[in-house]
Amino acid sequence: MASIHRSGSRPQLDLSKAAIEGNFEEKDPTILLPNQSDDLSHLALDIGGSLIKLVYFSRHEGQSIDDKRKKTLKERLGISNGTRRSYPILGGRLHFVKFETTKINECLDFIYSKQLHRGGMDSRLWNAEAPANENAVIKATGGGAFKFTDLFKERLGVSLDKEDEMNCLVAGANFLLKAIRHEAFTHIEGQKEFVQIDHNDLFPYLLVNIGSGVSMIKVDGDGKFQRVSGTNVGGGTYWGLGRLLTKCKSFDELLELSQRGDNRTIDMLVGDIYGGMDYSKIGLSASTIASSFGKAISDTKELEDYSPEDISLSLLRMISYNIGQIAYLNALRFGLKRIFFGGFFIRGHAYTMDTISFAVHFWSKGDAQAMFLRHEGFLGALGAFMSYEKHGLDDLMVHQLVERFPMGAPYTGGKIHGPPLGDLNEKISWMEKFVLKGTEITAPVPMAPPPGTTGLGGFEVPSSKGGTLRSDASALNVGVLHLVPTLEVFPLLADPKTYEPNTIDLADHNELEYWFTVLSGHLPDLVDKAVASEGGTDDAKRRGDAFARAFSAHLARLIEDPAAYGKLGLANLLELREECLREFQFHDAYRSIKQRENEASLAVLADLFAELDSMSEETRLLTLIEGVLAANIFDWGSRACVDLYHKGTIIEIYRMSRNKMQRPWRVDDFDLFKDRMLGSGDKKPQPHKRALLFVDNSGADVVLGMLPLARELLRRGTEVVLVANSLPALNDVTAMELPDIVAEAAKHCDILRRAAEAGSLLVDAMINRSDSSKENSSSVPLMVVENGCGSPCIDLRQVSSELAAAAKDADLLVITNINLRQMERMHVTVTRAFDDDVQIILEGMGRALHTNYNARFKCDALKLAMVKNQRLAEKLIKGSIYDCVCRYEPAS
Ligand SMILES: Nc1ncnc2c1ncn2[C@@H]1O[C@H](COP(=O)(O)OP(=O)(O)O)[C@@H](O)[C@H]1O
Ligand SMILES: CC(C)(COP(=O)(O)O)[C@@H](O)C(=O)NCCC(=O)O
Ligand SMILES: [Mn+2]
Repeated sequence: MASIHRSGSRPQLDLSKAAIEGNFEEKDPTILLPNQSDDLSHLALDIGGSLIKLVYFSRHEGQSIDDKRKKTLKERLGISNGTRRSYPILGGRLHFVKFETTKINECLDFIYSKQLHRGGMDSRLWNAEAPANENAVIKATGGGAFKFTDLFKERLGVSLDKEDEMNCLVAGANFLLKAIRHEAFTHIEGQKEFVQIDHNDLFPYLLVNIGSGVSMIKVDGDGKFQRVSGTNVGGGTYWGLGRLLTKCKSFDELLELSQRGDNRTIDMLVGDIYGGMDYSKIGLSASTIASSFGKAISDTKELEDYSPEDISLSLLRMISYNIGQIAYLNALRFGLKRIFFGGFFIRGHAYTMDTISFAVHFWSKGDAQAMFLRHEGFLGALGAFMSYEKHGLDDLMVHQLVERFPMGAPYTGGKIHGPPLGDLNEKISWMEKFVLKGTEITAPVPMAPPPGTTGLGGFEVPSSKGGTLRSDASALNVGVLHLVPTLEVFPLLADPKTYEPNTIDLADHNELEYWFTVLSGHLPDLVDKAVASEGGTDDAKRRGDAFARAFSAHLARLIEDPAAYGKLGLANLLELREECLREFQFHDAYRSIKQRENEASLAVLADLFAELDSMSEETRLLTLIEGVLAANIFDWGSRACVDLYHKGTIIEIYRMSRNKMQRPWRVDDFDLFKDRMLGSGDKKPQPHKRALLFVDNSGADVVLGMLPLARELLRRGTEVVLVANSLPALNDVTAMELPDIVAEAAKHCDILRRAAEAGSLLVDAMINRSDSSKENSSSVPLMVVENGCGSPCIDLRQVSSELAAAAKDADLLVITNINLRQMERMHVTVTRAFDDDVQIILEGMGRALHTNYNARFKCDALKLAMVKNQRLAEKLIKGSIYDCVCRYEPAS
């Protein structure tokens, strides 16, 4: 395919190298992110009075394999390219970086070293010596777009295409507020709380961008806005005046000083004027600042007599209050209730935000709300990026964005100094250095107001714990935005809007501490495994070390400021760990363990099948469910289970575990489920048409637990789709690994073999047979699809298009073991609107307990789980470890 028209108004795109994925017509067209095309720049700039902000795009490395199995699968699932509309889909990543404007040369070096000005993201694909594209154009906004035009032309040979700054601020803010789930938050008295903004109820709002100066913009819609005010007292004022008065060398140093300051030595308070009394008649407490810097009128004191700490705090409060007050007045002027504050003056700094919030709340008497944005200073740059016609970013939906927080990339999210990290080795060195300075890793400290104070200035001094500002907090606040156009909301969710993958509330500090202890405890073992998986070489050890440091640093950061990366859930934490492993090129830490367990389990599978086949239908069904529960015990994510491993062979543990499963289970609706499957009396129920089985762990869990259940469903005429991870995570089986496992199992079983053939899983077998064998097959198919994620948890708002397609015809959802492990740790709320005979089976702790346990479905639902965590057992089912849950909820 050479080119495609996206819509009449958009230019033609070169898709020559695009990995084209099919999609189905019901979906809105997703995005076009064209292949390395010379005329498409992937970089946009906002060059402000103080800082240069860069937003740049990098392509995803294609991972998709388009083998025969996939093709057949696509046909079967109705996502073939031929008959349906298809969209070329390219994923990519958005990176956020900033530099000081005075260090524009560093910025130019950065752009050059990454070859961002050539429109290509991967510098390896480009010959750095090749002449730059004469016509290359980069979108840029901010005053520097004008000021530095010639410099960019000279140094990089590119032209800056100037975009209006206000336009960009608004476009950036609107994009973030619509596309990023946890973007906006309130910050009151040290408490950060994310605000879910209803897209249909976003406008109007007041946008206050606190850069060097301050712009206030009334926003009424996309591209509909008016700059209603501004103030020259802004971030530049704080930094500039502060530098003069304190001799600070950096903005952060100045901010850090403020944390140890006491402004009362320099500000004139109401009490100073009123002899220590409140001026209560007009609502001013004695502690209210009557006049910022007012005490400095004293003719007995000079600048040296004031501490830099006090000066900094006084200045910070003066400017923050002033901006808060003007913002409020403008909100009042236009009847706006919501004020979003952006710009790098805020710098994720708790006290600054608290002060602004206080001012807005105080003056508006609680009527207006101050909110802050996680990408605070990048609004303009994002807006400039959005202004490229062809990226289609504005069409992206929340579910197509995944934010990740790489650690080895210090420039990500705003590190201002230092060269870019070119390769893994540099990343590791950087980690080593980072951790040498590790004592500095302390988060901004929430400030608690002293009780009982009233009025503006009601909190006296920041009750700072440490006095050190996180050395580069913003570098870790903003992640890399992964654009994955193929992701979709799982169509079987009844109410995606209220769906929340995480049930464990990590906002509860006890909960957070518990899970952090668990994860830290796991770390040495995980590093050992990871290093062993790479041959235990010195290189692997060094990478393992770097990984451990990176992940620990993330944990340290998050324990201090759990909301640093957006709303934190267990699922995010577990995914972070996997991403961290991948970042240090541990692609599959459990590879050999998985192999060994698969082999051990496959070796006894024939026996198990024989045993099952000798049973009556009813006993068999019970044994199968017991088997799923029993096999779910093989969970490397659970400490209790890891201990068990050392005590027996797979089949021993499996049998023992199954035998121990005396009914009634802790929650036991098996009889109800059985009636739906086998009927009662003479009534023989219709089998389900298609079952989705979410598989979890490798080894016994999938082989001795899920495969036999799949086989039973197939035998009863139900199509079975095994849903597995796209990328490795812990010992989870992946979609790539499953066909081989199935092929091996099929050697022992005709049902599986025919079904696997019908589902094109047995590629080798297919090659040997004539094409007609597929049609002749009398079996319903067994298929494998990937779920789109590489984490032990799954967020059903973001699944692969393959899975979404498979779900369309499914009327039985066996969410099995997506994790026992997960059941320990997360809640997946699966709810769905579907036909009445639809059935959902949820297995695993994550899916069936933490999340879905209380979820209601419009269809039958079976939730299966063994609880492998004492704490969870007590909390959720008032039981104890290894208790089982078989909860069946027929469609209401
Ligand atoms: N590392 C930093 N260096 C300089 N200023 C910073 C830094 N971090 C935060 N700031 C604050 O952010 C302001 C710049 O914010 P920004 O939104 O980038 O504005 P501009 O577009 O004018 O550069 C500075 O005036 C200062 O108050
Ligand atoms: C001139 C500016 C738009 C430049 O943007 P900045 O570099 O500060 O982000 C801004 O500094 C500003 O709005 N200043 C306030 C001018 C006033 O309304 O008083
Ligand atoms: Mn700016």
